[in-house]
Amino acid sequence: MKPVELYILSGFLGAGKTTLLQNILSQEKILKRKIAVIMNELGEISIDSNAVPQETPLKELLNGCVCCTIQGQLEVQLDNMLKEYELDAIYIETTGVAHPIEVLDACMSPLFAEKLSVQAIVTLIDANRWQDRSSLSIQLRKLLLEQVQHADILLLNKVDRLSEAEKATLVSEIQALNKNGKLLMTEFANIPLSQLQINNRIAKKQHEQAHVHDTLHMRTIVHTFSKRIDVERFEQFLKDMPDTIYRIKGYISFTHSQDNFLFQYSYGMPLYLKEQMKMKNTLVFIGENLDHQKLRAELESLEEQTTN
Ligand SMILES: Nc1nc2c(ncn2[C@@H]2O[C@H](COP(=O)(O)OP(=O)(O)OP(=O)(O)O)[C@@H](O)[C@H]2O)c(=O)[nH]1
Repeated sequence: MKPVELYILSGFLGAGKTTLLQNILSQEKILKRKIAVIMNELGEISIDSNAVPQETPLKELLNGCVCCTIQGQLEVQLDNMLKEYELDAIYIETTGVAHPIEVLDACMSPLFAEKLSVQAIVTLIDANRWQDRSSLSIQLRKLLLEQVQHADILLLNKVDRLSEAEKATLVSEIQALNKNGKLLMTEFANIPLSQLQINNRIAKKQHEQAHVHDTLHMRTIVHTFSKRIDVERFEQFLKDMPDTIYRIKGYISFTHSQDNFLFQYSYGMPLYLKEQMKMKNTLVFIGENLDHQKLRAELESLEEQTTN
């Protein structure tokens, strides 16, 4: 079955995420695609849920940020949605203080990562907020930069309030921080849906399928081993792999043991925990500028080098 497209809508508080979501949903309705939405809000009460039409499946994750305190809830809700509905796409509206990579991480559970196809991290930038960023605390400024740096698509929003000269300055500042991202200027986050679908345009050409993920800045690769792996070779693979792989998680089993392990790797630190349940040996990799084909070939060669 075709994987469900996943879009992460990121951007600082008030940047225009809900406005963008409304624009997207009205365009998706015309295309008659089956869409679901996950909305995350920091507070106890959902303010923006009225923006989603009643017929669209909506899960609200309140009272915390999916990138940290309520990561597990996002996993559960995504899993439920994938089981409950036959969808074309899921849009996640993050809180204004979410780190896009952490949200991506929270979405990519090894239990269902193969059923999802991450299409884009879309970051909205509030033009005035960007101009005033020096008034923010260091932490918030860092967050604002991260939201820009890790986006596949950057929408410089609220440009109705800018002069032509200001627009030019902001565009060059943002492009300097994220050279690969596609930058568009918007008013009320108004863009044609086709501008968000980076992968679809390429996926149409079947022979270019292998390169689909190459257009994404932050990439995820899902690999399922068909057999047990030699632990020493796996550890050597971890040592040799590029340091742009930030995160690996999933399940793995080794030739030296009958056990199945939950494997976590985060910024250089591997962790193995015995898993009681029998799980499929699927690992999810999250990293930047990864050579998809090379990584895949290395993982396959780990299997070839294993004798049982
Ligand atoms: N002038 C102007 N206002 C805009 C534009 N885009 C959005 N707004 C307004 O900005 C306010 C915030 O927009 P939202 O879409 O709610 O922003 P958000 O990112 O979802 O906000 P949070 O959920 O609080 O993080 C609303 O009043 C919008 O109408 C724009 O391009 N120009």
